[in-house]
Amino acid sequence: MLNNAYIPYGGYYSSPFCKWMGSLANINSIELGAATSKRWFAARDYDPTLIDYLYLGVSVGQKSIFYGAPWAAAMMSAPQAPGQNITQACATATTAVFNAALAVSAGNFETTYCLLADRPSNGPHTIWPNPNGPGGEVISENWNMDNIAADPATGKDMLTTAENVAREHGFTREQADELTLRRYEQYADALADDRAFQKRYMFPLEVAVSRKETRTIEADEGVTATSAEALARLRTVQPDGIHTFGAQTHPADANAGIVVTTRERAEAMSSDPQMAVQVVAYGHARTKPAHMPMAPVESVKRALNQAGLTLDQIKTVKNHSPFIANDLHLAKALGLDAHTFNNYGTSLVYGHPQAPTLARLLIEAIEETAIKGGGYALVTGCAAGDSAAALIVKVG
Ligand SMILES: CC(=O)SCCNC(=O)CCNC(=O)[C@H](O)C(C)(C)COP(=O)(O)OP(=O)(O)OC[C@H]1O[C@@H](n2cnc3c(N)ncnc32)[C@H](O)[C@@H]1OP(=O)(O)O
Repeated sequence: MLNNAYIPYGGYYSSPFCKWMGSLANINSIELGAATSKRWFAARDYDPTLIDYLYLGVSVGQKSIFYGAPWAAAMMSAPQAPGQNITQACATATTAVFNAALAVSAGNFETTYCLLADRPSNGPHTIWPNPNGPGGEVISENWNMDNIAADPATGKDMLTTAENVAREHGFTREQADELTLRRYEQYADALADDRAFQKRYMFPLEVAVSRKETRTIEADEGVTATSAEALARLRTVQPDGIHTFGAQTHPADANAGIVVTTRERAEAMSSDPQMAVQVVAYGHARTKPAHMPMAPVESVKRALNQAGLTLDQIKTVKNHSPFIANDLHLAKALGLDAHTFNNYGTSLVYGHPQAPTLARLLIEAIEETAIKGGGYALVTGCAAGDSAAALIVKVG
């Protein structure tokens, strides 16, 4: 039961998302995440020794991940904090916040910290020993591309799961491009007035260029400028599909952090003590094989059921959109107007670093709901294995 788990208002950040193989491509994501969180704690005047427990969300192996959460805590000047790694593909952040909320509600810990830090760039190339292979031939695995290319349970790649959903529901190329363009317009709203919306939560990265020079990254990198004409010109990736490269996400590198604590501690850590953010409910579900973009619907129903809420009571909806079919399906299945959710952009536009993706969407949901004067916010997103997780928070 999630009866006493709160996120301090402002007790979170997301770094800019940087398109993969770019500015963050050569930096260990756990080290960069811990260093960024340490700077952010200092900027917020938070004492890292308050952290009782750290959840490290990371889906792509990094050097020394074996030491994961306690190592990250030590690098953040929180050497007292034990912790655990959470790896649930794109549902890593929702699952980390849920586990933190459970632990705080159960009274195990008072102040937990979810650090989501991932780097699809330069993912590991694993060699698995195979003494029975012909001539001792090894088994090898490229963590990113091999897993995007095939779910070991179904043999299907991720794009195929999206095209399966598009075909089953009769979604067209025109619908795909039209909604993709709308997502870019929504993202433009987050850039308006010198990025006023993003500046509510985005914390810059500092990246060492050399021993003597450090570069500050303030804003997302690698977002492709687009237009209706540019989208219409692109070829679909599969000949009979609806998704071009414009209608799907790109891998990105990033980190994000979210404090989950008691009501009393959240009030003390909040930048607006009137604005409570309560973690209310979580749902995790799976859909039929090779139809991943359909999974969020059942996860949403489970979260609503846990919360005792109906969809019309939700003020803000966010759906991780690796493919535009995800948003087309969520809208159709739940009777939502696809143009009115995912305001201020989504992973389709700003990229997908996996563990931090749903953290950023959750943070943006909290900020959007605060702008609307408070209410319930729902965040969902599909994940590898035809699964999805959803989280509901109450703002204000
Ligand atoms: C649970 C989950 O989340 S599942 C999701 C897992 N992730 C994925 O499946 C990722 C899917 N996407 C991909 O893997 C990547 O798109 C890749 C790796 C296949 C391709 O990446 P890249 O080669 O870097 O593609 P890139 O972003 O450059 O786009 C290809 C082309 O489309 C163009 N393009 C991309 N987006 C747009 C757009 N919105 N408007 C116009 N043109 C665009 C690019 O300009 C580029 O054109 P060019 O070849 O003339 O330079």
